[in-house]
Amino acid sequence: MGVGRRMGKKQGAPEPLSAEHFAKLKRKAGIPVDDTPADSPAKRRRRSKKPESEKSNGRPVAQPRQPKADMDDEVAEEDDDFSGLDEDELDGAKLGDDFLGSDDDSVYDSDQEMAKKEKFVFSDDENDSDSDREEKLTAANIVGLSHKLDKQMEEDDEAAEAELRESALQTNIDGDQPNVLGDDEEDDELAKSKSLLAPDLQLLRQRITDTIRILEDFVNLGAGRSRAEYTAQVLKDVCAYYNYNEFLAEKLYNLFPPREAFAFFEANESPRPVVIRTNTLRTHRRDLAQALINRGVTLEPVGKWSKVGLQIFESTVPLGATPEYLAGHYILQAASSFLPVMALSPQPNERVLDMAAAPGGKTTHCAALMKNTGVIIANDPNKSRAKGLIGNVYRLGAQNVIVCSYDAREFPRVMGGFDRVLLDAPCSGTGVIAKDPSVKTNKTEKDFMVLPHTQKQLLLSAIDSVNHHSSTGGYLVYSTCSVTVEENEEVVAYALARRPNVKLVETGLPFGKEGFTSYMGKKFDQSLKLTRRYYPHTYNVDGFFVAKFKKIGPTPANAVLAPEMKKQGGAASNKPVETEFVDRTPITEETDGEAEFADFDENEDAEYIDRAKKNAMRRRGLDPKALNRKASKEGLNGAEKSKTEEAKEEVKEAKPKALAKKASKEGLNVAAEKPKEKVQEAKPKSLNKKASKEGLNGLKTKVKGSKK
Ligand SMILES: C[S@@+](CC[C@H](N)C(=O)[O-])C[C@H]1O[C@@H](n2cnc3c(N)ncnc32)[C@H](O)[C@@H]1O
Repeated sequence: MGVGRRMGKKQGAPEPLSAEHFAKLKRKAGIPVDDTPADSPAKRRRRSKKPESEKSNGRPVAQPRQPKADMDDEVAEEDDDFSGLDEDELDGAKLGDDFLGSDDDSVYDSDQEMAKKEKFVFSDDENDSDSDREEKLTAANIVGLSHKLDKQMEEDDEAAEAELRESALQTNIDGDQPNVLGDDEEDDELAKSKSLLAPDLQLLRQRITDTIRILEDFVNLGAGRSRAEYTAQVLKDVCAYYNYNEFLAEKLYNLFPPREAFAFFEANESPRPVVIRTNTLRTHRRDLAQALINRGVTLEPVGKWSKVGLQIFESTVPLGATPEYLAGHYILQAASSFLPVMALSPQPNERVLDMAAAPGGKTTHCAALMKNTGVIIANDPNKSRAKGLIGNVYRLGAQNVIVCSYDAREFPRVMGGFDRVLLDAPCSGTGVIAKDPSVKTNKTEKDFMVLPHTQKQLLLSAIDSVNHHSSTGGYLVYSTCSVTVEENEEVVAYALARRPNVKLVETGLPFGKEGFTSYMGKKFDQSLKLTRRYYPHTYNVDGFFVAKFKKIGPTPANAVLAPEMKKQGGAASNKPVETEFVDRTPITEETDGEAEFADFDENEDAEYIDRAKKNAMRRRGLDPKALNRKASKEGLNGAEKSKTEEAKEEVKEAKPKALAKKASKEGLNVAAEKPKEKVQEAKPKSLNKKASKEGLNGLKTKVKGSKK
């Protein structure tokens, strides 16, 4: 299987692998090396061009996909984390961990220096002392890598020839005045008949590059035409050449300067590297690498920025069906999916909510970072995707995960008070066009209105689900695999405006471009610079966006609208709006022993229950104080007051049909209406029982970890 051919370029900040690098490896292994300078700038330039053989009539063609079994998970997602986040790995980071030292300045010429380098192989998760094993590992992998180098050189030669052919076709060489808009006097009929002909893609591509050159040096090359004319021309050509609809082509083009936009469109034509995340709940990366190398897989650590990722160059076996895969030692996951979890940095023993979790790449990554302690509520409303989530949770041995299936806009009414919340939001997928080219044609203006609306609602719910009192956390990460501003900066800016009790903080990610603070005349808060953008053409990863928030105070009551109020237009309605702050943080007291869960201390909890009920009333637009007044007028004592409120709640809950109607009008999950504060109030184990009774899928995996 040839997964490797397109995988030469490493992901993230580290430099691409070079032929020089492989030559060093060959020398190290005692394999003869052709002494031709390995990676001259000219060669590198050629390599960046696609070989002619990859094109059909000049149009870029999709590269061979990995086998079906692999794809199931890859579509699945991504997640992983900087092992930098757990303590062991932080230690490891001091050593550097790239297998075979892929950084460009590595020197392999002398044995002495090689010995130094070898020490660092997979040193992140293993003892450094085992250098013999590393030696073997290196030698085994080298065969595959040198094979890859030979192939790459062949491709280079092909590319060089293709480049020569292409340059022979070029007419507008530097210095010439490109004529891309045609003649003013061109006969209308002629223009029409031309437009009916199948486009010559080679010429189309040439015209795109020419137009970009003009736009970059408009003063000198504009030839008296307007910028708008050239922009319209290049967009038309991009649509024809890459097959985008006009709306999306323009939206994506506007994100970048013209030349960078071209690089982005180009990068979307080739798949990103195949990457697997080591499941540290079951194995170590070095052991996994050794096992896969023994099966004929050529691989390398994904980059210094991750301690758990392995980039696959070639494999003779389907990666989605190896014994290691089936035993849950790894998950196929795009490298960019590691980033949100790295930013979230969940800690052992925390309470974490993954709001849109299926198929679980990020959930299981969180579980690994938390070393299977604490609890992760992994939610996804899509039942069939949730099944995939359960499968991955089970396969990877994540034992601290409870799976549930709500529309996440129901949170925190379902459950709140989390130390950390991850919202990996449903999005348009403009960052993963290489994986799903249908995005090019099936996304319309409507999508970019509906999706951001949902994302904004989800983000507010996510914020309200965080416990700002958390002693270890109080963080929320919002991410999408889209690059549009509507789904990213605009959503974040909306949340900052609606929730003054959150602020953006550093993501802690080792690479990524700053988020926009202005775009097409719109200005965003300067703190948006703290968000991070990822593009296929800059880091060879899927397009991604990551924002990290810290919750610094309780959510203002007037910011949380009861469904009734939402329907009536929210704060704009005539209903009185409360101004006091509501601490919606439910009880998060941890208890260690089983017995304590069983002993439910009524008195201790009465106060909290009462508070939760009052908050519930506020969320429904009712004033709990009015009830207090009424109760005291009637001479009721506190306990009776509670009963009064409880009775009212019960009356409400006794109207399932009315509720169901209301919920479906609001697009809510009917089942989600039920548990509400009761689940919120429950302690972890009773919560588990209750949740499963009420339709939550309480999953405690039983597989014993096979960690060595
Ligand atoms: C990008 S995917 C999540 C990938 C996942 N985080 C992972 O790493 O494996 C987005 C998910 O959002 C879910 N989703 C869509 N609408 C939702 C909603 N209203 N509430 C919660 N999740 C939703 C989709 O079913 C989909 O599984």
